[in-house]
Amino acid sequence: MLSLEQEIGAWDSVLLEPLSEDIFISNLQQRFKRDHIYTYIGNILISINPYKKLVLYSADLAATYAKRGPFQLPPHIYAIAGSAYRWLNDRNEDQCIIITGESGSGKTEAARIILQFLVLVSGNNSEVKLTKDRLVQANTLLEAFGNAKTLRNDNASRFGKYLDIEFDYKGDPIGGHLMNYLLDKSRVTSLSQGDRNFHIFYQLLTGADIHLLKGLKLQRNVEHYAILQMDGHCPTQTEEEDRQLFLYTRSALDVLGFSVEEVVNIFRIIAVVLKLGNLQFVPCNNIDGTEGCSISNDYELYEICELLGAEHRWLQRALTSRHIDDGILADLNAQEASRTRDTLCKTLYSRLFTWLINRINDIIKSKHLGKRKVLGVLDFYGFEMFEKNSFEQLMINYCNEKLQQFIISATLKDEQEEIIKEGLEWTRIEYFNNINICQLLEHENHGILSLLDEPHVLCDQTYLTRIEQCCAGHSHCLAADPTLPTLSFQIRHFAGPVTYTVRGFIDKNRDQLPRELSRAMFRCDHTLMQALFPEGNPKRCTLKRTLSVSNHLQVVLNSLLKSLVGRQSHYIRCLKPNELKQSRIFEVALIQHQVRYLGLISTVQVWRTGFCYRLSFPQFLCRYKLLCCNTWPRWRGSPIEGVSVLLRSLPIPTAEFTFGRTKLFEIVR
Ligand SMILES: Nc1ncnc2c1ncn2[C@@H]1O[C@H](COP(=O)(O)OP(=O)(O)OP(=O)(O)O)[C@@H](O)[C@H]1O
Repeated sequence: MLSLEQEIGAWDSVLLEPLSEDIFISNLQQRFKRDHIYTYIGNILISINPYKKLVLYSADLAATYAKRGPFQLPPHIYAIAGSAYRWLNDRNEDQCIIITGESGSGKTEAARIILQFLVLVSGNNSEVKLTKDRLVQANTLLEAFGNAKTLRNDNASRFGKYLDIEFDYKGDPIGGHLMNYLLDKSRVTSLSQGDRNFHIFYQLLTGADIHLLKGLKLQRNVEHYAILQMDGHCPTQTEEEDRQLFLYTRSALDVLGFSVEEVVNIFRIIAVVLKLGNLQFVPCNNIDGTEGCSISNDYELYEICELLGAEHRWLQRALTSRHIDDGILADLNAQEASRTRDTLCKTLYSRLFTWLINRINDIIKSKHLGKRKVLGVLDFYGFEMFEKNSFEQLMINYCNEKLQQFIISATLKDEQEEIIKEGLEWTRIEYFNNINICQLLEHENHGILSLLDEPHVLCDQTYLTRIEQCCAGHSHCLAADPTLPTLSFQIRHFAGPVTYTVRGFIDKNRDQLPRELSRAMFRCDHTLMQALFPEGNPKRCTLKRTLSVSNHLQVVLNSLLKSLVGRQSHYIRCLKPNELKQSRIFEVALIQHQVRYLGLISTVQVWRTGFCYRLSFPQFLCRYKLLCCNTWPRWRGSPIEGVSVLLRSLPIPTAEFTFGRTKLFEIVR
């Protein structure tokens, strides 16, 4: 693998001559056919999902890549991780690795390999080893609770993840911090064709021993649970796999130090979600002639109450009635009660997930007081475009637009602007900038996301009308158009047009749990409930307004991206070779689509004509002054003169570098 002779095509697309989209793709294809899934564009790594296990990852190889510079060995994800790790240690600068790509393109696997690399190349004393074990096991736990099988990917992450790993001065991991974004909680109660619910449900039902199942009042039969069925059909992975994965999840909980009580409490909530999903409401007439409903399988509710330590009448009332005005209680009809039940299932699950992340953060938090350096890995779920797209897709695609904008700025826009600012000769390279789409979405007054929070926008139809009024003329928005399905608008995203149906947008954005349910949950005798439903505390001041989902997402995402600006970033662009999850098929059209919307050819062009390395004159001098007796130990003139003197004394051809106004640039070839 490390033999250069065996390398196929060009390692680095920057070296392709001549450059065209066809040649770029054919180079990727040639390499992919021989299992060379990694190729560079300068310092950006392209990774194509091989859909099979390759012998590309080992402790020896990690050690080799850790010691050598990125271009001394064939392209590899270890090289990117190694660069980030070296910069972190040698330059004492915080780093981040940003992994992007469509669902199933290999992002989560890439993040896992990076973590594995850092585990392999860092120290091994008992404390460091424990930290590393915990970081790895945190991943296992997140996959169990946050991943699910979808049509595109058997282990799709259904949340966005950013992991900051903290290192001490020796380069050993001392802790970490996880941020999660947008858990796809709608999946808890509604599954698309071919999809499964979150892995943990199946793992628990197939893997738990009989005593645990009995204690949780569950049956070992996935088909018994409504939320695991899609149109009556229950898609199953192999039972053996789920059983095995349950053992890993259990062991991860142990390694992370969850107490026995905590573990039981977690599983109780999972059991409650499964059983709540089975509750059936049947219509009945009240004495006053209004329509109400009752629960036909009340025994399930009794068992749920036992698991939660809840009073039956409280929970039953919370599920079947609603306060409409102070003191007036109205009965819900069967349909409304079913919706309330689903809301409770989703909220319970997503709050449990957030609680888990917070608990993991407590556990992996660094206890060291000294200075620390940070290496972050961002693995966000990819752009989504389905037959039917709803609020969740809009949120996910908004995040993808923002990430694309971040990467464009760093690799195409800022790069070119810096060269021009430095007074170097440059012919502008055109690229598609998605800034207009970001503005269409988040414009303060009439952005598609801002309109969701307008005070008078109280229903989905009004929301659509506002989009039609404010955004219909935008070049990336199609609204009030006869070709669109009812209640729909379209956004032309950087990765393609997506038609969204606004049904349910307003409720999903508000994401409010009926007060009765919060109160009923808060009153439970289950230790976690008060932490999960603090707003149910009758003593709590209710004046504080919570942010809507879209508003909250904008705040946290912008703050994350802002914090990444100050870091040295490394990019991994994951590509999917086919939709069939086949290891041999390289669908040129599919790759071409990804290459185009990611702007990869423009990126190669910028790298080809641009500069691979640069340092400000003072930085260059500081780093290399010891190589020349005229600059060592101190240069007293101007930094630019010092750099000239230093370079003249070294055997470097003058054609290999050029002087900007404030920096020295190394020329690519
Ligand atoms: N480097 C790799 N080597 C072997 N198999 C891989 C590799 N990368 C991905 N795969 C396979 O492809 C599957 C999908 O990859 P992964 O889950 O990482 O995709 P993803 O981009 O994170 O998708 P999503 O956004 O849906 O979570 C993996 O479960 C694994 O089987």
